[in-house]
Amino acid sequence: MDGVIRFEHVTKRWADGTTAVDDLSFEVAEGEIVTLVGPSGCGKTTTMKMVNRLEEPTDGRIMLDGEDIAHTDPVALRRRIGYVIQQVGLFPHRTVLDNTATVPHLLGWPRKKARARAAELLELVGLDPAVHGERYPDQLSGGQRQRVGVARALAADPPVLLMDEPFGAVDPVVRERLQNEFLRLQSQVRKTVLFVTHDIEEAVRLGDRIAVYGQGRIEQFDAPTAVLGAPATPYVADFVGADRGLKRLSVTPIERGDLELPPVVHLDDPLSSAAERLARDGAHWAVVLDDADRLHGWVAADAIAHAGGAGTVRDRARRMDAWLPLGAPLKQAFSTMLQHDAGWIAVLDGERADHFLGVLTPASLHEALRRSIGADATGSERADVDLRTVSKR
Ligand SMILES: Nc1ncnc2c1ncn2[C@@H]1O[C@H](COP(=O)(O)OP(=O)(O)OP(=O)(O)O)[C@@H](O)[C@H]1O
Repeated sequence: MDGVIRFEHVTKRWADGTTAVDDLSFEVAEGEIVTLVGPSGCGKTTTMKMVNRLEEPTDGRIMLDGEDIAHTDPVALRRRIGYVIQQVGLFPHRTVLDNTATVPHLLGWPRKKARARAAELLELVGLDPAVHGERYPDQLSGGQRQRVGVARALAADPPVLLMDEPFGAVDPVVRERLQNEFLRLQSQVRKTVLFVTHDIEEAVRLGDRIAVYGQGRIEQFDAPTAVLGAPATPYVADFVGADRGLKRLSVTPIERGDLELPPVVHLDDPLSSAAERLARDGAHWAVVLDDADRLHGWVAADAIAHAGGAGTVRDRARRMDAWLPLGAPLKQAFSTMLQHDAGWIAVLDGERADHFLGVLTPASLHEALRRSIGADATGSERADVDLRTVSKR
């Protein structure tokens, strides 16, 4: 349980009597990203600073790997915890490589080893040590400086990362890129991460679970799909926004059970057998694969009927080779359908990109969204619209 953080009834009151954090209890599991999200001044940063003992709780305790951190040496504690903040805090007169090697230096690593580690980390965050390593911080873009901040926090390989609005100071495009890079990085390094943001989009994108803060309290602590799909209180519903259904599209992955299985025919099949195949299923169209079982496109029942039984599927098939891997977000499926003006999108095995698994249609997409919040289990009503798959000609 390397890096498990547990808050047990933690309260923080300031000298003036105001309460920043009130009776907070939650846990961050090993290798998990928990995002703390809420409006300005609700106590997110204070929560985070208590983990590396920049602030001390007034009441309650915080456990790291089962040990009460109040009884640990703060300096030793901070070695186990990487810290990334918005004002990256790089030393302006040190090169990027030396900045990245700060903690290994402090830990007394030999210079060569510290620099080698720093170079490795710069590479990991997408900077070329040969190009950027000898530059000074003001010779980097804002996004590049944030990457150095992340690299520096990871230098001593701490099991825990605290990140306080680390991507807050860059423009939306760079921000999205940094978020993607961070997720890719996390899939490699698997840190236990507490991540503060006031941006709900960022919170749902990055968090395995999200803590939505009201004033000093957690209003809801749950997976992004649950927070968006079933907000626990009117406050949370208001905070996540009226477009939470749309936001949910980006955090719900396509699962095998979501897929529809239209008839499948091959390019070299005679049209007569394709017609039989469609008639058997009462289907209006079929997916067409080539002889190596790769996606080619589709063929419509009436196009086959027009051919009068002669020829092969190849003569009547239409190209539609856009596809998505299993596990891609529903939003991508929806957006691809729109982009191709199509009523369906093929889903292929992510591991073996040529293996056809099934299709998503607007109707199955809707079902997938309902599945993601267990809507059937909670018995919530559905608006029963019959969304027929549209085959464009
Ligand atoms: N050292 C301090 N002394 C007194 N009050 C403080 C101190 N630090 C923070 N506060 C107050 O505690 C409350 C919580 O602050 P905190 O920084 O945790 O909020 P936050 O949710 O991180 O906000 P933001 O998103 O604006 O950073 C605020 O009302 C703040 O003014």
